Amino acid sequence: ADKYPWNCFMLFQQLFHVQTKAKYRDQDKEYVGFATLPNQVHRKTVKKGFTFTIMVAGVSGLGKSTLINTLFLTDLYKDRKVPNAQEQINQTVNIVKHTISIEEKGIKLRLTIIDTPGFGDAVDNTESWKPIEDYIDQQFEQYFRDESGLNRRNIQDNRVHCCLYFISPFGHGLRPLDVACMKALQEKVNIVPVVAKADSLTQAEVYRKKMKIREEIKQYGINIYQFPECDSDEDEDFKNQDQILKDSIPFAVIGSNVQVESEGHKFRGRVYPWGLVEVENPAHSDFLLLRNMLMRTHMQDLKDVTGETHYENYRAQCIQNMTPLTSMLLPVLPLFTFFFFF
Ligand SMILES: Nc1nc2c(ncn2[C@@H]2O[C@H](COP(=O)(O)OP(=O)(O)OP(=O)(O)O)[C@@H](O)[C@H]2O)c(=O)[nH]1
Repeated sequence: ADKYPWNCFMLFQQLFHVQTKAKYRDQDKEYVGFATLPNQVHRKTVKKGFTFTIMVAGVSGLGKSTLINTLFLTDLYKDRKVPNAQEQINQTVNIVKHTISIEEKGIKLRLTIIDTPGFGDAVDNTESWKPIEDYIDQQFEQYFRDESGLNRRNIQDNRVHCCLYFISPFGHGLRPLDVACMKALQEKVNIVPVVAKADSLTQAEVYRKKMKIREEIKQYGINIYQFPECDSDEDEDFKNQDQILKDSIPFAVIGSNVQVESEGHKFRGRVYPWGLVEVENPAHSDFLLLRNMLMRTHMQDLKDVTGETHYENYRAQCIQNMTPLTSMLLPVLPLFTFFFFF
């Protein structure tokens, strides 16, 4: 009698097993099995890990390093040496690269940040953006060489996927240097304009500044990163969020490396004699919108546009500039490299 419930359980288990087996046999007949492809792709890409490169550009002192620290919650710039006034007079654009590996819920991301301290500091700023342009081109060149090389399996993607372009909150819209720099970079990188130090502007001023900058971007024909159109079958909430994102360009941002405590609540903020500014408060700045856009919603699109538009343009230009003989040899270039070494 003691064994009775146990036997019942075994019987039930066997019955269940036979039924499940039959179910899967039937399913196997119906499906070829490629429906599991997304899972296979997912597993493979997760194993490989992801890479993303962001560049910050703009006039010195607009809070680029501070914002990057605030965005990625790490102090990347602890060892930075701030140049004195004399050094600043002769300063040219100095590109600094930082790479950090972040892991979140088992997903690995190799994040590279390219800082351009001192941009626009010199007395003569003619073509002061040239080193930035050259840097982006060098990454394309490296990728192009790796693609045409023998070992194409482990190419490291160092191409710049996004450039946060910092605009001063103090001027009347875009400065000529901003226009020239953005025009020089527009065909090479996804430009995302941001109004820096938005805490120095009132709400109405932020609104007016955004409108003015948007008008000027149109007027000067600057190609900034365009958010993809929403699919028509997306729900209303998603569409509203997407519209808010599009209307927020240029993002008005505030950065801070300081943790502030108020009424038992800790947050990243700035303390002023007249009050507190909360970086992550949507009423104070567009910081959260920008972070979500970069990290949650548009990272893959930024990478796709880089690969499919900017890099393809560069590649097409390279092939056009080659002599007919070199371009004919391009597909067999890996073989030549092989015979050269062995
Ligand atoms: N009011 C205000 N000040 C800020 C903000 N972000 C940074 N700052 C301050 O601005 C100063 C310059 O900040 P950085 O982050 O060094 O500026 P940067 O653009 O990286 O400067 P360079 O490296 O010289 O190009 C620092 O004193 C920051 O504390 C902000 O959002 N609002």
